[in-house]
Amino acid sequence: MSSCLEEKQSRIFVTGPIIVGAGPSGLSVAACLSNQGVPSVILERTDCLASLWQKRTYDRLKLHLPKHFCELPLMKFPKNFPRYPSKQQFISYVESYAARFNIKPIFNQTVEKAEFDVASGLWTVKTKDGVYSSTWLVVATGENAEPVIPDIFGLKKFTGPVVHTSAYKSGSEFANRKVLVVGCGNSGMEVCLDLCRYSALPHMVVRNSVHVLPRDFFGLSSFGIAMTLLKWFPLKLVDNLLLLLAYFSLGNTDRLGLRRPKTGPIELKNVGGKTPVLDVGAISLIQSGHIRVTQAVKEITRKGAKFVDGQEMEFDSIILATGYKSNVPYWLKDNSFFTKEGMPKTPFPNGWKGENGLYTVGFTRRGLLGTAFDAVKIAEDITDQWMKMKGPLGSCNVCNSHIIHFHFNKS
Ligand SMILES: Cc1cc2nc3c(=O)[nH]c(=O)nc-3n(C[C@H](O)[C@H](O)[C@H](O)COP(=O)(O)OP(=O)(O)OC[C@H]3O[C@@H](n4cnc5c(N)ncnc54)[C@H](O)[C@@H]3O)c2cc1C
Ligand SMILES: NC(=O)C1=CN([C@@H]2O[C@H](COP(=O)(O)OP(=O)(O)OC[C@H]3O[C@@H](n4cnc5c(N)ncnc54)[C@H](OP(=O)(O)O)[C@@H]3O)[C@@H](O)[C@H]2O)C=CC1
Ligand SMILES: O=C(O)C(=O)Cc1c[nH]c2ccccc12
Repeated sequence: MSSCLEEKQSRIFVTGPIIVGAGPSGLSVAACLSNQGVPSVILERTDCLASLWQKRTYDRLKLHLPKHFCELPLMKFPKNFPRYPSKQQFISYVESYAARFNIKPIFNQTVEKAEFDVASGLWTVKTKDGVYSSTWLVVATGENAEPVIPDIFGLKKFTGPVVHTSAYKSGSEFANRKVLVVGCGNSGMEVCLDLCRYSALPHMVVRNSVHVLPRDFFGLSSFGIAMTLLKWFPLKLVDNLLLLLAYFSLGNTDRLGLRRPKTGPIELKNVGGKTPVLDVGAISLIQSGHIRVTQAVKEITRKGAKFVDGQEMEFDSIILATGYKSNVPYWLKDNSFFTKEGMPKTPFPNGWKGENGLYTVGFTRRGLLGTAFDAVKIAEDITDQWMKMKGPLGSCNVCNSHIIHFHFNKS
């Protein structure tokens, strides 16, 4: 006989917005709302804040934009942090951020389904433990919610280990191993660099064109230089200046097998979302032959890979540095605001607001800078509605009466 508790399904009415995801984006919205006295509830699938950073990134990761471009709204990084904080420093910043704004997500709550109910005008959000309802739903599950595992012919036949970069911590297990790294974005490049530090032999697959820029140029960050120039000059000119700067710093990267796209680096990031590689040392290891660049893979074999140029090589392991995707289509039902890939259809800077109280934060393809932009807009918009609904007494700074539980027996 099942217990009384098991038969009960919890229905929870949230007077403020429901935010899905306790990464930097979800926390930023909650902080901006809290600052205006508006309560919110965050539902997070894992057991920690910023789970991408805590559980799915490698040990040597550092921010690759200077810290002031990665700040969340309302709180600066500590002064003693370096220009490029380490992953651990970023996590400690996020934890202090949540503590400062008294944000306490509900953990281990994967949102399985969310839909808008026209009759009640409410969003219903289902997790394994209950059904939450609210006037507002903020999607903050991120552009990097799930790893992309490509369907490469023969991959299942490979007898050695195959890992995605989201599960890679360090090269310590790969010493003297021949490793095929599929993908040449920032993850592919940095994993190859890390593998070299542990005396492994990385071969990096480059199937397409890629922009590589030096992270720094004469003590200034390339990204910072680009942002400053963009205040005065058109995008195409700034992109050309960046390419000139890359040529001075890294030489002709085409010769290394890294062909450049026809569109410039910032334009390509803005229109297609493809992030340029910000080099932190991989290029010099390619130049010295420590990292080998290969053509596209035709097929994976039991012991290695065949390439499109006809070469065949043996490998001990394969690392898939093939990127990430959104998971919104799996759980947000009947929604025309998102593409089938789970990205807002409306481009930046207007993709933060949908219909019927739907919001998205962190889907701008502009990193944490985009997150901060969205979060401020969303909080302003919801606060306006909150004030109108509640009147001048609506705001309460210490408000924990914003969740109303109902229990009913499953019929
Ligand atoms: C390796 C790496 C390095 C990066 N470095 C930088 C950088 O230096 N600078 C920069 O600006 N950007 C960087 N980025 C971009 C990155 O997207 C942001 O740093 C940031 O993590 C985005 O925050 P987010 O909250 O939007 O998404 P995430 O950090 O991915 O957080 C989303 C949260 O939602 C939760 N979630 C997902 N699905 C569900 C569900 N169904 N139910 C409940 N919870 C769910 C996840 O568990 C996660 O905690 C990097 C990305 C990667 C992968
Ligand atoms: N230090 C930092 O701050 C770091 C930041 N990041 C960020 O994290 C995000 C994700 O980066 P990343 O993980 O590198 O993902 P990306 O999406 O940037 O890159 C994925 C790479 O995998 C390649 N690829 C995908 N499928 C295949 C396939 N079937 N065969 C061969 N190649 C394939 C892509 O090639 P193609 O272009 O041809 O599709 C591309 O080179 C980015 O925004 C990045 O900037 C990542 C690491 C470090
Ligand atoms: O690291 C990332 O994923 C980012 O999205 C940060 C970022 C935002 N805009 C850029 C332009 C060039 C290089 C990195 C970024």
